[in-house]
Amino acid sequence: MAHLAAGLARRWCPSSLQVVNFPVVQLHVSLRAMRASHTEFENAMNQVKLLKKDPGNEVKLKLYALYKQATEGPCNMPKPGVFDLISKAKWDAWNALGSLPKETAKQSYVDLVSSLNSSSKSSGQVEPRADSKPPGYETLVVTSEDGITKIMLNRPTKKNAMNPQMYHEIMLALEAASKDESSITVLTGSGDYYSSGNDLTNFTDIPSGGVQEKAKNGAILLRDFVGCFIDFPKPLIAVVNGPAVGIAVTTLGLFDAVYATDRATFHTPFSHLGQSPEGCSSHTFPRIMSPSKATEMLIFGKKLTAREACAQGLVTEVFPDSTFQKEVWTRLKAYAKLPPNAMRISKQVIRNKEKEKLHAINAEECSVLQERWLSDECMNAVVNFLSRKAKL
Ligand SMILES: CCCCC/C=C/CC(=O)SCCNC(=O)CCNC(=O)[C@H](O)C(C)(C)COP(=O)(O)OP(=O)(O)OC[C@H]1O[C@@H](n2cnc3c(N)ncnc32)[C@H](O)[C@@H]1OP(=O)(O)O
Repeated sequence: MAHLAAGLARRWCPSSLQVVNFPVVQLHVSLRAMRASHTEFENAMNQVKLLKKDPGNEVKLKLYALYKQATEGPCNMPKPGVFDLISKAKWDAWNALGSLPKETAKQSYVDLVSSLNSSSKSSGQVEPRADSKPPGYETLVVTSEDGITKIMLNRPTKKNAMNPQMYHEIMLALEAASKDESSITVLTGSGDYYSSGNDLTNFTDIPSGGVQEKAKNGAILLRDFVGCFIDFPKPLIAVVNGPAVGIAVTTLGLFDAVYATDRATFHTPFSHLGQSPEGCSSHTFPRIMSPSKATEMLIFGKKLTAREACAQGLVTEVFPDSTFQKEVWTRLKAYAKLPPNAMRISKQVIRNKEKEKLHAINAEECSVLQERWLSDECMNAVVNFLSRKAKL
């Protein structure tokens, strides 16, 4: 590998990028805005040349791939031979971005360089005070005991529908769980639902920038939200305590295990809502359950029982509702006693090979949804839902 690293250092970057020295950093590239100006992109390219330390091969490959995607679009090079390791590593990184739009790649590049700059500045950052108060949550109940951090969605009167505050709080809670003393993390719901998915009233508060700005901000939030599940480093378990709808179902494909009560159902009514798949389900569902079964769920909106979802591989195991909580938590407490580093590293071995691809798929799904949210089909479906009780 040493020759690979050296070769990569010599040849990984295109003419406009210079090799510099930085420690390898794990980066979560979250987008603040979908479009970076050409000036921002050029500035970022210049900033790379001024970086003080080598960012490591993984980050350099990511910069290379994003640069090529932003300037040339999808990978257009013939696949190198297996023995040309450097070119193959570069080709793989670029090809993994698929059909990621140039503009998105440009923005991701700018964000990545910005993260490199801020991490190099904050290398001397003071750790938060040990007694600093953990963040308070309004839409969640987060507890940590027996080696398990439990994140419970807590809007039971709204079937745990996810509003913007809940999306942000789940991201905060996952970030905190990734760094706390627990060895596994669990997501579950309070009340009789796991979650009824996206809160459809999210579509009602239109900002001054109009529906286009609303859709753009929603796509950015969704991309960051799903990105947290893709990058989560510890075993992540869903305890599906009741019916699940929409994004609460699609993100299950990014969990490491899914345990459900036999009362649970799994429904993704995207076509009914004029929308399209998210949570990387356009990739994970066909892979988990077969393309035709994925079509029945994601396109035709077929609702699955817990046992059907288990038979199709989306659910790991189903338990009788009467003994569900007792059985599942007994098992999870036993799992949580296993060596945490071995579990975390094993998850990386299993998941890391797909991470870049999943981020590219997430970006593509969000880009399509951003357009879907502006469609009449979606608006009509939301209006129908919100006015359904008025019609009773
Ligand atoms: C940043 C943006 C990211 C966007 C990501 C995109 C994701 C895609 C999706 O998630 S699509 C799925 C969206 N969800 C739905 O379509 C479900 C809508 N809800 C329902 O169909 C029903 O409420 C139900 C089947 C979940 C439950 O029906 P039931 O009759 O048992 O209960 P009520 O309808 O009376 O619900 C109780 C109250 O909860 C409110 N509510 C339930 N779900 C939602 C929701 N998803 N959004 C908003 N509000 C919801 C419901 O309105 C009731 O409120 P009320 O008591 O004030 O009337």
